[in-house]
Amino acid sequence: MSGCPFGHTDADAERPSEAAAVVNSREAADGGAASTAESRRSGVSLKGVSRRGLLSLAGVGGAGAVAGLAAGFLGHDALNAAAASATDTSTGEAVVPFFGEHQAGITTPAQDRLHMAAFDVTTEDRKELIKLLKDWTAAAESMTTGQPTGRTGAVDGPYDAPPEDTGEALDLAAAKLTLTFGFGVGLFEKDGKARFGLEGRRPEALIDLPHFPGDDLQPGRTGGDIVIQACADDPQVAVHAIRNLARIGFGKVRVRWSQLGFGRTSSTSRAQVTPRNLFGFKDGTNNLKVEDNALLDEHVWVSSGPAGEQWMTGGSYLVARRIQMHIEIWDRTSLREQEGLIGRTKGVGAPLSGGDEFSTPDFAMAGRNGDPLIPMDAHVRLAHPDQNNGVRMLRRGYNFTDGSDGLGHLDAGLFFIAFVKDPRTHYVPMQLTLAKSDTLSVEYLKHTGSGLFAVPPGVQAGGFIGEGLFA
Ligand SMILES: C=CC1=C(C)c2cc3[nH]c(cc4nc(cc5[nH]c(cc1n2)c(C)c5CCC(=O)O)C(CCC(=O)O)=C4C)c(C)c3C=C
Ligand SMILES: [Fe+2]
Repeated sequence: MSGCPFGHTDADAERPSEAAAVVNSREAADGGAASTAESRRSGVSLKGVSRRGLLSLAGVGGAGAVAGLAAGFLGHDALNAAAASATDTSTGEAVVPFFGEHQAGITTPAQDRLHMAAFDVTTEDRKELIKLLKDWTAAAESMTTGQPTGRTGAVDGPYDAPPEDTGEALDLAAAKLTLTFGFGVGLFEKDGKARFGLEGRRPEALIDLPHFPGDDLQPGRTGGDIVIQACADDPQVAVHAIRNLARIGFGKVRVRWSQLGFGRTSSTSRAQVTPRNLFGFKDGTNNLKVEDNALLDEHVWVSSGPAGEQWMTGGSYLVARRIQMHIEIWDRTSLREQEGLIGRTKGVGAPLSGGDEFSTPDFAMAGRNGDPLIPMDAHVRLAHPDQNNGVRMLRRGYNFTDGSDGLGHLDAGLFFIAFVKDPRTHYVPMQLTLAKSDTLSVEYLKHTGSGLFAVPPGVQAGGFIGEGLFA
């Protein structure tokens, strides 16, 4: 446990006034998210009416409607009414476009839920890998628009064959699903040998991450040749997406690890309210946001690189760290010490130097006893750009709880995700500093999983994920 080295002599006088601080209203933030999608997964396909659609029609128009449909009497209006009725319009209809200059799921306002999976590629056949990436592209485009995978989906295929979609998202809206793909070192080489004809194509920034002090990485939660990040406002939509991509990859890839997350721990847009992590602190206040175009170019998007790396232009690097938080110890730590460890107030999220949540921290400001109000080992001081050569990162993590650690504690924490232009400059030095000097990291955190992935640029209609790599 930390010995409370901060020496605040009169906490009440020196703490910023929580009452005076500006707190965003949740309604204001949510009100801007207009629903753009039409009814999805209606059960009424273009080719006809599915089994579930028929049941829905019975609900709308009664048995007569079903009989009428069966006799071919129902027009478009009736079909649309049935479709609207069959769709749950209560939540999460919005569709985030899959195609674009950059992959979705990076600057997309962080959704509520995560399912991330890393795969080992088991085939050694380049053509098979390309075919898989094409199949994944088609399925991703379908699912992100709220449609099932495959031509026949979950219930319209041959009765004696397994359905092309697993079906658990049939009645659910698109829920802002995004699918973001990245490539790990293992896709490029294995046991010192290049794979899939990708000699010379591994970007220099796709390093093997070094061991950091305090790392306790589990092999089953670390690495992977391909990662897929599914984010959505509905957990079942995110899980359905990963499950179907894994199903499509059967025989070519196998899941190495997967992680569920809830309660986003970052805001990535100024329209979003700042959420809280499992330590109860607002997380994401000083994050890079979608509105920060120039900063995103400087810190997140890969710009034109050396020959052989052009395929990464417009892409980014995804750092994933599964960080177990010792919440039982934290819960026995005083509020004063908690705030000192972070460097911000717990209620409002204001810097301990004063102001409101978005005030600039004054790291030089001292309290009555002459000590800095934001302690020298506070997390926000050590992670601030001023202490890190000016670098920023786009954080996009999620809370997790995965049952018990077997020793009577919750296995809970923060699944840290960050997108950076170059992990050598924008992640490794900061992680080293935190692992050595950040009392929060040293005493309350343990890194149990890790991954670094090259995230290619966005896909254009007719293209496929990472096609530049195979050109
Ligand atoms: C290597 C990078 C980082 C790791 C790992 C990390 C873990 C981690 N952070 C918190 C809680 C907070 N972090 C906050 C700010 C913050 N953290 C990082 C980087 C890492 N955090 C950065 C770059 C920043 C922003 C610093 C700045 O510019 O001011 C905050 C304050 C609110 C905010 O700005 O987001 C909190 C709270 C936990 C609990 C954690 C691991 C479990
Ligand atoms: Fe942090």
